[in-house]
Amino acid sequence: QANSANAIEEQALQQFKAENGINSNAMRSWQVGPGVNHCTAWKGVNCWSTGSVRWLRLPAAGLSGVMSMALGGLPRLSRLNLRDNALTGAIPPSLVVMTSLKKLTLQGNQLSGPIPDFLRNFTNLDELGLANNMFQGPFPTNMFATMRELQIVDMGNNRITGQIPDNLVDIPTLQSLSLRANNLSGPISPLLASSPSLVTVDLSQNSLVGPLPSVWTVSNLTFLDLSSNFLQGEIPPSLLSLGNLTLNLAGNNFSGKISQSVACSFGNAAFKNNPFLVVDLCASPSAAPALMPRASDDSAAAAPAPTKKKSSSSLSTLTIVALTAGDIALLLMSAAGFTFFYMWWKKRAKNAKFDGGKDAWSKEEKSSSSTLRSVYGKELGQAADPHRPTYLVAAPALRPALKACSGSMADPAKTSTEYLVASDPDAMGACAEKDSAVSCEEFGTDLVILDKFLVLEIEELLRANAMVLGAGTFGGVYMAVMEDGHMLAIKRLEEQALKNEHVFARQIRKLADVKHPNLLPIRAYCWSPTERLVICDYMPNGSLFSLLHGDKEQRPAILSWATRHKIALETARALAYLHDNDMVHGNVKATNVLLDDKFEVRVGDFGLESLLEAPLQHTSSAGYLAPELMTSSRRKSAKGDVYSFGVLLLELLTGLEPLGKNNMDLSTWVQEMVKSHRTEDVFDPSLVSSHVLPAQDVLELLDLAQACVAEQPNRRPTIEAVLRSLETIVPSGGFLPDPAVLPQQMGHDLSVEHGYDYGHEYVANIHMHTRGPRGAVDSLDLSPAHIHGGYYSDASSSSISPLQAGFPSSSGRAYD
Ligand SMILES: Nc1ncnc2c1ncn2[C@@H]1O[C@H](COP(=O)(O)OP(=O)(O)OP(=O)(O)O)[C@@H](O)[C@H]1O
Repeated sequence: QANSANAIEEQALQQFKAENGINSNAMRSWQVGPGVNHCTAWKGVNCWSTGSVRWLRLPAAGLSGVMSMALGGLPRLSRLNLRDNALTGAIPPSLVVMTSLKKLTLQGNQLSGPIPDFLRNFTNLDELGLANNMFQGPFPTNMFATMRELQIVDMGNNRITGQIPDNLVDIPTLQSLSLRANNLSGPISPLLASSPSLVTVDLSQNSLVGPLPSVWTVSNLTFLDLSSNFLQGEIPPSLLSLGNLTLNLAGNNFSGKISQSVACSFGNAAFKNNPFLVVDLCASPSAAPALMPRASDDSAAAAPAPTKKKSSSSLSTLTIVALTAGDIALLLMSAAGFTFFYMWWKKRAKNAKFDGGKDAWSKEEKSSSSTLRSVYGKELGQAADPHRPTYLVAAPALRPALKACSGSMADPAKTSTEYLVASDPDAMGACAEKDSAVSCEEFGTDLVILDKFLVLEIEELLRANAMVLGAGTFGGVYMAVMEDGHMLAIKRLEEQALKNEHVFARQIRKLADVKHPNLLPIRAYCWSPTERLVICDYMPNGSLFSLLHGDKEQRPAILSWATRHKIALETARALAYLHDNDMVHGNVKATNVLLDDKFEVRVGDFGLESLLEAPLQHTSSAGYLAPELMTSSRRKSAKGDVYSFGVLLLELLTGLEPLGKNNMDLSTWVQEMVKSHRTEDVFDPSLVSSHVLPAQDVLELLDLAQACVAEQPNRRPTIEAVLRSLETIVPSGGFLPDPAVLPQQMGHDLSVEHGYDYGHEYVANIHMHTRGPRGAVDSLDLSPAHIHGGYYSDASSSSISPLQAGFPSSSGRAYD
């Protein structure tokens, strides 16, 4: 019986192909013949252990024509994803039988007609994606009353009319709601303002009216876009006091006053184009997390009036449905920033070739440009040395890994659930108890999205261009460029990764829940019996390691003293957050300090050890490892992190790698230099020209670094204390003119009160306190005396700030 049911399903699929897949390259694998099993051989098809079709996923697969009624022949379907195709017509009524459906994603087609009434039968649905089509008319009455498990509703950019139903906004699991760019009217329900689950809400570009609900208690809301409506009245203080909210109320008829502090915290643009609203504009709006327009939209924030503008295109295949300020900024990487990155990237890639990349580059790669291009299937050499700057190398291993993860490469004789039985009978037992299809779906091999704002299918990853970034303790890392240009980093965990999917899922979800602006979030993962992949955003400015030790020519321009201080500060913030939450990083090092498009730090690789079968002896790399961890069996500790962080500080100050020639470690070398009064010689030569000496703040940082690398763990400060110190160190120009050269540069109108003997004669009323034989300046006061030569115009200055304002220029007019 099962066989004949499955044969019927196969016929339904063939019919679907005949009607919608004529132009689809993706469906070329849908061949019929003896021994060909549609469950394992047909792209986008995945079956239950019974042989019934479980998933049909063909996003951006070139489908066209009126959406086929034959799909109704797949009654056990759990996931139907046909987004970003060119399907027309209505959603076929035959789909009514798909009561096991959990995800229905049809965004980005040309589907039309009313939203079908039968959708209410899909009581297990957690994701409904109908955006960017031409659906029209109101929501069917009580449609959402039965869909109580919905988490994501994305129905933007249609022609839906009527009011937003209360039984949609009060779904207890609803996290992301987008109904933007429709013709919705009526007020915003108070239920929306009190939802405990909602994280992102986009109701922009509708015709919503009335005042906002007066009390806002949406504790998890991070994104609210109500721009370009006809909302009026005062903006409730409880809304404006929500922390962490990216807000857009532009293009409405709000009235009342917005204080400067509110304008600064949400950004002036959030309140634009409200003719009756008095906004005390923020003077430095750049500091405010103003909501920015999405890539494919007309800017609601910038819209001159609340006119309805439909976006002509949707975000392409990889769509971030709701965006944090950082995500948006990533999408909208400024042209200047991008150009800079591109030039730097090219330079970095070029440099990599000369700097030891010989083995990592194939002949073909060497002769080609460094343009990103698809290199799947070509064996183009091996992964780059992780301790070298990033190489652009082909990623031959990624595609099979992804395929294994998508289930289609799995042993056709076994379904993923059978693998699970073998690897984790308990988990399977729990699954079986709850019955069947839907509750067991989680255990299949597939990409699991952990970030609610990411919509990504494994097929898109399979199509992506990819490069090897390197290989570390846990396995290889690849960069994949999606069709819309978004870049992801995919870490392929090696064999020692957890064999039990259940445990793996639990651990990785824990890691994904650790969120801090300076930690690199895990966005998705993929587990299969043979592959475990961890997916994060690719950080376009690479790692601190490649910045510091890569292109030396670029280093001074990119890594100014102030930037180094900022990197140290942000890294300490990330570590302090981990320690505060009883976590230890265990692998603090420059390759794990990544920089996003705004040069903000995202520390990666935290907690990955918890995804391994057995703890590694130690993960920290040579040079960064605290002495007590080299010998003891203790794997990692907070004090060990502080030690590694101290090494990182030294690396920032000196520009040197943690392990030098003859295996001398950096901390020992610095200690020796300081002891032998050669402190000023430890600093990165690209910061220190021959005419400057380190300023007070630089020396303070050196002291701090040395405290962190104390031999005895109990003599090291806590990371919290390190952070406090870093916060009090205000980065100056970093380095002061060397008094030894002042006479030549500044004339003879200077004298030094405290004796320096450099063999030069000069005069200046400058108080200098010195360290070391060459007199690294510890503190420096200008007396009221004049200092000429164009350096100072303020004779009464008694502050050192003019000297700290920068390096002397060659023209001798650095300060005035
Ligand atoms: N999200 C990312 N964006 C950009 N580059 C990345 C990203 N993740 C890792 N990399 C780079 O890829 C390379 C390999 O990273 P990986 O974390 O595997 O190794 P590692 O940091 O050298 O060593 P370890 O595994 O011990 O941390 C490194 O150069 C790292 O900086």
